[in-house]
Amino acid sequence: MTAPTLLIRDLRLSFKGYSGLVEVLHGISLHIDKGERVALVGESGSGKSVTARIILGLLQTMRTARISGTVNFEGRDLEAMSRAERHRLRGTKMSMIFQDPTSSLNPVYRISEQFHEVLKRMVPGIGRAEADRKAAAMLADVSITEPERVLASYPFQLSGGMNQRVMIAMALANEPSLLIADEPGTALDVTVQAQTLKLMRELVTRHNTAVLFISHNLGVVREFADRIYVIYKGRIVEHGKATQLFDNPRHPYTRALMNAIPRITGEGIPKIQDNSDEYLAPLVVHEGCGEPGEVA
Ligand SMILES: Nc1ncnc2c1ncn2[C@@H]1O[C@H](COP(=O)(O)OP(=O)(O)OP(=O)(O)O)[C@@H](O)[C@H]1O
Repeated sequence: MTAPTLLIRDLRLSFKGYSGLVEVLHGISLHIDKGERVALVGESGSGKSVTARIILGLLQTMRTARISGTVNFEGRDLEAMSRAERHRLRGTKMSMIFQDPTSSLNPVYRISEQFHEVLKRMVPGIGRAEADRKAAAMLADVSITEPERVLASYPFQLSGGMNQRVMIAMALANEPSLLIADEPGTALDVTVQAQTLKLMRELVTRHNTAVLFISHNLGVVREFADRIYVIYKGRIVEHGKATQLFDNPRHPYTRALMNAIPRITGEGIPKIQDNSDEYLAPLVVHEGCGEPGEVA
């Protein structure tokens, strides 16, 4: 049996502050199989980004962070890797797309220079001409019709939607086995966001890339994810296939999130009432999915 692309077991995180330790993750478990699209959905502050930063090996070096539990990437324990090894994984076998493409790209470098930096991580000696050829092919892959013009541009010369396509092309340039997408496109208007997600779905399917898709909006992940983990205050509260979760949301917090999916009514986004007693109800696992982190 091949190891899952990502396997997290009992991940706990606290931050050391003036008034002692503040617990942020209370034993998160999840797994993502090769080529699978998995969403982690919860409100702001629930622990989605810190989970992503631990997977990327970015929190391990923070002095105030206390981390326990295991994170295995393609069968290897991240903890057993050196800092240099974890650094090498980022941008090669693991990559990330952020919410706001314009601020994630470096404003003072042309797109071609930024591509060159990314491609050098996989092929250290790659020259500019070869990198430009590869980058142009990647840009064509994300339906950019004038790759040469885009390569010669600075991010501020491109639209938000175009920058997002560039980010996706860059994130997939080294054929990573895991892509972490943190609310991609939230900073864009809804039509561009929908187009971006459709494009991303097509690409990861074609490249068989596993995805951890992070969002606060269940509506956005509906079309994208195969499986969903719902997270509330650092705990997974429901785990199921996307269809199961949408057809039959069983945890009170998932139902509250469902009711908060923005609708075009002109009334804005409904607020989730803070109802911790109810929302801390036991974990719900849908049929055939296993406990979070349990590989079938
Ligand atoms: N460096 C840090 N020091 C102390 N607390 C932190 C730090 N980073 C995050 N936290 C806390 O950890 C909790 C989880 O934060 P996290 O950023 O993962 O939330 P999130 O679910 O990604 O929310 P958002 O959707 O707003 O990004 C929050 O309470 C946050 O304040």
